Parts: sequence; C-alpha cells; structure tokens
Amino acid sequence: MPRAFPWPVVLFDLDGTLVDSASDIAAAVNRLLTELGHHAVDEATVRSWIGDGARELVTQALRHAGDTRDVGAVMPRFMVHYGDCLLLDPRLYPGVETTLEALRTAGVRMAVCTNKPAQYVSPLLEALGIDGFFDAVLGAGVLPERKPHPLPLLHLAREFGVDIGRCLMVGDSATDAGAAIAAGAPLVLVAYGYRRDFDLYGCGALAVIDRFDQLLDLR
Ligand SMILES: O=C(O)COP(=O)(O)O
Ligand SMILES: [Mg+2]
Repeated sequence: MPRAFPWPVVLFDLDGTLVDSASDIAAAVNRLLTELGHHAVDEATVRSWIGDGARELVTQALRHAGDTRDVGAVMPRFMVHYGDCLLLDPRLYPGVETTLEALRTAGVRMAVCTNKPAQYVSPLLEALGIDGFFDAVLGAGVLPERKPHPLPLLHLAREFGVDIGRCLMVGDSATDAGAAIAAGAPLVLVAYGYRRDFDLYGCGALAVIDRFDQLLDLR
C-alpha cells in the first residue's frame, strides 16, 4: 500500500488498462462482419483497432473488409452486438482489484474515463465487481468530445474540484496520452494493453508500468 500516494485523484482508462475486453469486442465486430457477408477477423487485428471509440472501430473493420457503406448505417446493429458480447469473457488484468483497494484505503479518489460507449461502462464494471471503487464514470457519447481531446479529463477534474495537474491519468494508448498531455494531467501508461504502434516510452509519460500493481510504487 502506498504510504502517501502523490495524486489525490486517478483517472483510469478502461479497455486495455483495467479490463482485457478485446475478445468480447472482437466477437461483436465479427458478428457484424459476418452479418454483412464478410469474413471474420482475428482478435489481434481487432485489438489494433481499439482505443478511439466504437465508431472508429467499425470504420476500421469496414475498411479492412473493403466495404464502402456508410459507417453510420451499420452502427445501430454493431451496438446491439456490442451489448450482447459485453460480458462474454471480460477479464480484469492481474492486480487491478487489490491495487484499487489499496488506493481507496490511501484516500485516493478514482474515476473511469473511457472511449467505450457510455451505456456499456457501468454494466461492465458491475459485472467485474469493481464499480464501487469509482466516484465517477465517464464513457463516450456523454460529452461532445472524447479522448484524445482533453475535455473528458478536464470535466472529471472539475467534478472532483481538483486541479488537473493533480489528477493522474492511467492509460494504455495514444488517445490516453494525447488527452493527458493536452489537458496538462500527469500520465502513466501500462505496457500490456492495446498500444498499437504507439511509442509508450517516447511520449513524456512519468512511467510505463508492466503490471498494474506497480502504480503503488510511484512516488
Ligand atoms: O472502446 C474503445 O475504443 C476504447 O476504450 P478505452 O478508452 O477504455 O480504451
Ligand atoms: Mg484503452
């Protein structure tokens, strides 16, 4: 447990940081692709599309399939599949629950700040038994901008009444890094998530951690 954790607020990314949801998201993408008459794709390919929100994910999937139809036309179907697949096999990364517990004990207030569609965030957190750790949960579609725009982070900092410079952002991708840097939030990145080809080590993060519980070693 941290003796004195340096930040009073931590904003956590969800997919690829707290939860390994790639197989569920891949299942939803593949239900859509096969419904549209395309071949399914493997999970690793879908992983490389996660991070910019559902619409961008489907845009990439359609492009991959050579399908030129308008993404907006297929989004309602995709959202049905997304909901149906949400709880197929989501997994907390190792150490998440004990680390959140330690942070809570240390008096740190926590929020989830994700590009996952907002209506699916709380059901996922509840199913994994970690919803109680968070004072705020912010998914995509609630605010007019999503990460890498700084607005979601600034919005949460304002809700907590804490200067953004004292709100640590913990994420796994370029969208998290971009949002944190634009907002002026300190940033820690996890190395095990959906980083794609993003250079985690060259973006100015305070630390890049291999295991979630290494958060507690930060000083
Ligand atoms: O659903 C996404 O595209 C990514 O979600 P995240 O912001 O929690 O990584
Ligand atoms: Mg992520």
